[in-house]
Amino acid sequence: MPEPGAAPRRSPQGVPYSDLPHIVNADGLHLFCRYWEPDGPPRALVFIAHGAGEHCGPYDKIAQRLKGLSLLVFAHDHVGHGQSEGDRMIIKDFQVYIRDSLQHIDLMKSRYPDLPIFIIGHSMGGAISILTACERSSDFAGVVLIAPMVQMNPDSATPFKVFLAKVLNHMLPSLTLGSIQSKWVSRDQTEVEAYDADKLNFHGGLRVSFGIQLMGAAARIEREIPSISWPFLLLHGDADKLCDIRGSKMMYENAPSSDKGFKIYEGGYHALHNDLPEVAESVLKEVTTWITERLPDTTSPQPQ
Ligand SMILES: O=C(c1ccc2nc(C3CCCCC3)oc2c1)N1CC(N2CCN(c3ncccn3)CC2)C1
Repeated sequence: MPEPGAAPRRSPQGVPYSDLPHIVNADGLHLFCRYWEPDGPPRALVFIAHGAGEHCGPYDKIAQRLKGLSLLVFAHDHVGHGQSEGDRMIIKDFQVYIRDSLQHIDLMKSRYPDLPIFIIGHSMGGAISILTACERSSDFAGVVLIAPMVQMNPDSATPFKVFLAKVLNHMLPSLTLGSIQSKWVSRDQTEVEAYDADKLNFHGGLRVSFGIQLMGAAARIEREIPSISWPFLLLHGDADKLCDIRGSKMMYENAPSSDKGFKIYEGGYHALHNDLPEVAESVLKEVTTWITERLPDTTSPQPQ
């Protein structure tokens, strides 16, 4: 409880957290949460992990579709993102994202102990999803990965650039690398303009220290892949310029899971779920079908 008379903690946008759905993480930071709760009893829990520089709001379309199938969807803005506390796009250790995700997942599992739980992750959120599932390898009924960051793009993260980034991280950790060119992330101009106009997104450059954390996460994932046994579905565009599809191919070929799927979208850009309408709709259908096929009871509503 806050000290008597203390000023209320407010979101970066100035809204008191007492007025917002939130959790408080292990470092005492308030994380803004979203929940999409079905009218009737939920059939499963679905946690959505968003990517770097964005927030969980743009996953409303996916969440609404899943809610319509009686699934309870939940998400939060990661530390330093959106309406959560924390310096923008700065993380002391990538493990904080995984720890906070497990905290939120455990909270929801305590409320719905008998429901299966799925994770959906995009880009860096895909890396968070993979490492979260690896920490609880028997807890998840399935993991859906939309253009996950499995490997840093070998063209942008050459050995020399990785070495340079590590040197710079000691000398100038706040130095910013390039920023994300949203026009290369989606072919849908409406989505690009919405992303660029969304003040909850971080539009600054990506710090060297953050890039080092991303590289560290990618290295952890590469070590974990040979022991991945949980069910997963990979969706990746072969024109993705941010997270190379070769990472997804490597995961699909090397993970020993007996239940794994991989759909390649020819010409697809990075944010497949917000790419051209026909691609976004296909992603919605693939995700909802894959999850409902893995629910214990198939007599309830099926995706259209
Ligand atoms: O999580 C990421 C992400 C992952 C890996 C990255 N590597 C870099 C580079 C950047 C240059 C220096 C070296 C590292 O940036 C990354 C971002 N995300 C989530 C993705 N965003 C992109 C923008 N989005 C968007 N854009 C247009 C239309 C709709 N959404 C939302 C998703 C990117």
